[in-house]
Amino acid sequence: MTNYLHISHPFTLESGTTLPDPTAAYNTYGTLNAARDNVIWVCHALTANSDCEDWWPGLVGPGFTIDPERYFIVCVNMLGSSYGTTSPRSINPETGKRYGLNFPLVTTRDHARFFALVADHLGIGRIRLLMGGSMGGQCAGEWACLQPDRFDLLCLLATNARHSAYGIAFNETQRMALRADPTLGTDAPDAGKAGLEAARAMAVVSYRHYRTYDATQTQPDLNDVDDFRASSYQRYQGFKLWKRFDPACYYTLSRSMDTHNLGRHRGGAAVALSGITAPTLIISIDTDILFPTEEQSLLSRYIKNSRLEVMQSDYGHDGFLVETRTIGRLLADFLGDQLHIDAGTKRAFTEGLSGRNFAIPGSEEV
Ligand SMILES: CC(=O)SCCNC(=O)CCNC(=O)[C@H](O)C(C)(C)COP(=O)(O)OP(=O)(O)OC[C@H]1O[C@@H](n2cnc3c(N)ncnc32)[C@H](O)[C@@H]1OP(=O)(O)O
Ligand SMILES: N[C@@H](CCO)C(=O)O
Repeated sequence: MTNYLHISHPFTLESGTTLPDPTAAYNTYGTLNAARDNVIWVCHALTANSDCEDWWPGLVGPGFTIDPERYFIVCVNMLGSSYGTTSPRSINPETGKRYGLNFPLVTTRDHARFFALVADHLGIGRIRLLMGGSMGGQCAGEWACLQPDRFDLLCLLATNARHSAYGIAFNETQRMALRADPTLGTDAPDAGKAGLEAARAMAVVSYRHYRTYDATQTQPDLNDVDDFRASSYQRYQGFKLWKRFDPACYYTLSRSMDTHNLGRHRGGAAVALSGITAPTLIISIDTDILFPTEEQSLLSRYIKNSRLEVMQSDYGHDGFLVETRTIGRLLADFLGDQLHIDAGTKRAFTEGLSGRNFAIPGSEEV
């Protein structure tokens, strides 16, 4: 069940803009133990929400590695998102109208500061494990830089120290699609739908890999010249997001992702990362074109007590959401045996354990 925390004082963003009385939507699973040392904090990625048991099945939930029977699991919906935390959908108290596209720029550092504030309000001090993938990993990295002493362990999946020029280019291209829709930000029925659908379809290409499409969307009939399976997949992925996500929130969060830079005002990424003290498990995906392994290698080079694991997956970037068997096993080892992490050892994990079936439909003819 999603809970709502109303913070009755202003929250000032990195830009200097203030959110007068923000609300945080959050979920918790399990029970805080008497020693208060069993907290696992999960940071969600771009379009997910605080119900991490729902969007990370196979990893979070009873019987899985992130098990509410052992841990007190917390996930907070990020500022600007569609799922209950203060966002473009909220009423701006200064105007009495929805913020919409006027919602202020929120940096990944702001998300981390906001999570810290929520943790304080919930009476959570030390956190046993802070974890997140993609944009969630960016927020987790920020929080680990801001409050290194708060965390026993850190797990960063498919993420980076600074959002890349390539990533920003993908995001700007999506925002161009959103802006090209004249209904964006208006009161028209289905305002922003066409733009959001196009933007999500572009994003999905960056979340998958050539092999993902080849395996799942290759046209079964050799003689077709139109109406391709891959085309309807793109359209459907756009529509699927439209059904659950607000275009102004998507616009806001994509700008937010672009701001990510752990080294900003800290003398660069190397200096920022070297301040992280928690033993850190870094998980990379060998087919991730959006957050390629070089980016996780950099994290691992500068975080002192880190271990890099490179997973094989045909799924691409979104493998961090679906390869839960492999991730669960790596994390179980990490949670149970962190004393054996050798700061000088960077292992490559090369066992192929895709959680998905990539059988190619009708692929006997080529
Ligand atoms: C309220 C909520 O929904 S909470 C938020 C849930 N989402 C999140 O948390 C965000 C994180 N999750 C994700 O990004 C995604 O769910 C992922 C990456 C984990 C998996 O993506 P999916 O879209 O589920 O998987 P995949 O890429 O295999 O596509 C499967 C879907 O495409 C459909 N599909 C597959 N091929 C085609 C095709 N050629 N044409 C049309 N549709 C197709 C399937 O029928 C299926 O539809 P369904 O989702 O309605 O069942
Ligand atoms: N598929 C993810 C984005 C990639 O991090 C999401 O929709 O949140």
